[in-house]
Amino acid sequence: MEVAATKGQIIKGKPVADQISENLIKEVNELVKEGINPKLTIVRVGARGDDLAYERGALKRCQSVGITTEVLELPEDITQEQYVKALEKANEDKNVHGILCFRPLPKQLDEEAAKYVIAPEKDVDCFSPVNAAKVMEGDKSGFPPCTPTAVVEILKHYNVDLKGAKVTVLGRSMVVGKPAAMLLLSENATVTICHSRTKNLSEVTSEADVLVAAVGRAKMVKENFVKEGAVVIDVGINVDENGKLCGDVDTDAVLEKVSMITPVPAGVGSVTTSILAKHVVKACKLQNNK
Ligand SMILES: NC(=O)C1=CN([C@@H]2O[C@H](COP(=O)(O)OP(=O)(O)OC[C@H]3O[C@@H](n4cnc5c(N)ncnc54)[C@H](OP(=O)(O)O)[C@@H]3O)[C@@H](O)[C@H]2O)C=CC1
Ligand SMILES: Nc1nc(=O)c2c([nH]1)NC[C@@H]1CN(c3ccc(C(=O)N[C@@H](CCC(=O)O)C(=O)O)cc3)C=[N+]21
Repeated sequence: MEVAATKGQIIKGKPVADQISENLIKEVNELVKEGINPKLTIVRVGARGDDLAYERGALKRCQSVGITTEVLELPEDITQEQYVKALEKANEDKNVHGILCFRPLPKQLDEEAAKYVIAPEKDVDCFSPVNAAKVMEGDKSGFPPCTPTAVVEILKHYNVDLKGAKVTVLGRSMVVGKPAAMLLLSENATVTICHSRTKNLSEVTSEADVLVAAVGRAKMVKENFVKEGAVVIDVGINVDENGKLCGDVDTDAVLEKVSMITPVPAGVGSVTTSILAKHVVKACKLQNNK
């Protein structure tokens, strides 16, 4: 008798994001009553597709919970000196509580130098080495990056047991891959990190109980990259040939093999923006001794 193929469950970000937003609305209301208006400044250089997607999502989310926003749109060919000046101005502005710098930066800018400029107490997405060090140390007092935090929140929300699980992170950037591995390690997962030099990539990833894909290559993760029954978190935000958003995972190709998978859009991205809003409120409270 032929057994009908069961499809994996598409696990959306919305229920996770909604829960976070619900609490934030109350917290923001309390602050506004006291005359404090939490504010986020976004620093964008040029107009990358994934940055614009984040910006749209972040502005919508902040608006929905009552956080004020401002976008500094800087030209693609901006100099290091001008970029640093823009950051310093946001650092000094008492009305700004959180600063988000989109990354990666264009080539002429020195990210390694710029990361020392952002004020750690306003650094809501872990650009500053001060916050990055706290992630390494498992110190919860700083601001871990929003997307890796979102990945862990989604896994917890859908009751994925991370303790001792084989978790593989595909990608090692400081925005997603490396800190995601650290946060997952804090959850007692057994973590493997893959990158562009990993040998026999699909063999390594197909051993994972949980696969987190953050490579920035549209639909790169195919059926042979995943283990039967694996949980897949698709972090990628890519713009395909038709101008539509798509992830790093070829969802149609893996759906019958996996147990759960996040969609793109409406997956990790929507939770990322709610963590960002949470961090802005946390920064605002700390700066007002609340
Ligand atoms: N949903 C969300 O909330 C967010 C989504 N994103 C998206 O996630 C994706 C990744 O972002 P980000 O980490 O900033 O990207 P980066 O380009 O900074 O890093 C990509 C990583 O993937 C690795 N990689 C690239 N190509 C391959 C390959 N063919 N095989 C194996 N590894 C490879 C790179 O390896 P190496 O280090 O060796 O070069 C690198 O570590 C993007 O699509 C981005 O838009 C990012 C942030 C938030
Ligand atoms: N320092 C830094 N940190 C980042 O986390 C970072 C970055 N730079 N640069 C760009 C990428 C991309 N990224 C997205 C986050 C949320 C959505 C998001 O909210 N997406 C909605 C759709 C939004 C829309 O299209 O309107 C969704 O997936 O449902 C998208 C993209 C974060 N990134």
